[in-house]
Amino acid sequence: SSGPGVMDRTAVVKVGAAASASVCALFGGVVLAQYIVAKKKRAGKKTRIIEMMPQFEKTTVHMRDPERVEQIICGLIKGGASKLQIITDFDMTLSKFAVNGKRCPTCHNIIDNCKLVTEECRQKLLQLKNKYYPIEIDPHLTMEEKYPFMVEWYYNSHTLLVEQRLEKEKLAEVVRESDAALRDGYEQFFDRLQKYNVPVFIFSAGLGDVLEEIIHQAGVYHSNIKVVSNFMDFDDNGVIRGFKGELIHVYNKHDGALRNTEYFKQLKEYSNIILMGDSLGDLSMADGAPCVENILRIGFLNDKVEERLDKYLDSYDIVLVKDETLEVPNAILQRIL
Ligand SMILES: Nc1ccn([C@@H]2O[C@H](COP(=O)(O)O)[C@@H](O)[C@H]2O)c(=O)n1
Ligand SMILES: [Mg+2]
Repeated sequence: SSGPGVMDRTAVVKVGAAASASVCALFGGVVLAQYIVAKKKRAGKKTRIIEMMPQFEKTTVHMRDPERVEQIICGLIKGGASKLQIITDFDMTLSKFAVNGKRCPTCHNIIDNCKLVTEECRQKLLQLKNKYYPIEIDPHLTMEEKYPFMVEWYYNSHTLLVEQRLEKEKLAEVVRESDAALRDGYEQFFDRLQKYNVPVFIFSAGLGDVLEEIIHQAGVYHSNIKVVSNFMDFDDNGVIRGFKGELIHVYNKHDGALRNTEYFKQLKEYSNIILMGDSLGDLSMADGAPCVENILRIGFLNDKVEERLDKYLDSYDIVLVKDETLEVPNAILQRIL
């Protein structure tokens, strides 16, 4: 009786061993498969463009959908220099928002605070800023709701500037004596774009004469740049008598873009766009471009960050929070050009 019993036990052991071997093999197979998939994934990731740019690891960089950003950047790289154009805002996008916690001036603020303006006028301009700037950045108001307030702000402040009888020939000195500052990395940014003949459209609701003087004094006003902004109109004696053309304010850049369709038409082959701004109003700066293959929107979020981040993430592909540099745009340009 011991024979068959032993046989049975042996058989059971054998079957058990075989079963556990196949479970082990199956388990091992699954683990191996998982390992291969994970490795492939990691290997795939390593070749991802974004991960090859250490600038994207900065805590200032935010993206709702990194995969989408990846795809857009791939499209921009594929198109290269011959398809690329830049459309950018100026104040608080190319220029700095703050240095060591101290606010930097907008083009308007450079005039507001200069010696050409009387103390009484300075106070009035400051009162206007204190009333309207909070409206400009209010996260609870729509752009349509803000629009009439912006018109009011610009109308009142420009009227005051005209009353001050500003002189054209004094503007260079005023800019030289100001705290105007372009974002770190601006030389690399402008010089690379010039080197590869990439058209740059600076679209600003600031003061064109001041803006041009800033980039001229910084040595980066190259021939590939076109500035569209509010330019002062001077009389024969070089004294301001008004402003040229239609007013551009923070929330009517759509109209300004369409007014410049001739410019964009000439550049219709340049169907890859990098758009940079600091306001939700800047998102319409490319509305005049007839053919858009790829557009990468980079937004600088400088103020009221917690309240506005969500909306900025919905609207801009990359949001740079309190980042006073052009490191991320420069890293992307380095890949494309
Ligand atoms: N009287 C004003 C009117 C506007 N501003 C600021 O100018 C900026 C607009 O210029 P962009 O280059 O950014 O289009 C915007 O930030 C306004 O706050 C001002 O300072 N004074
Ligand atoms: Mg701006």
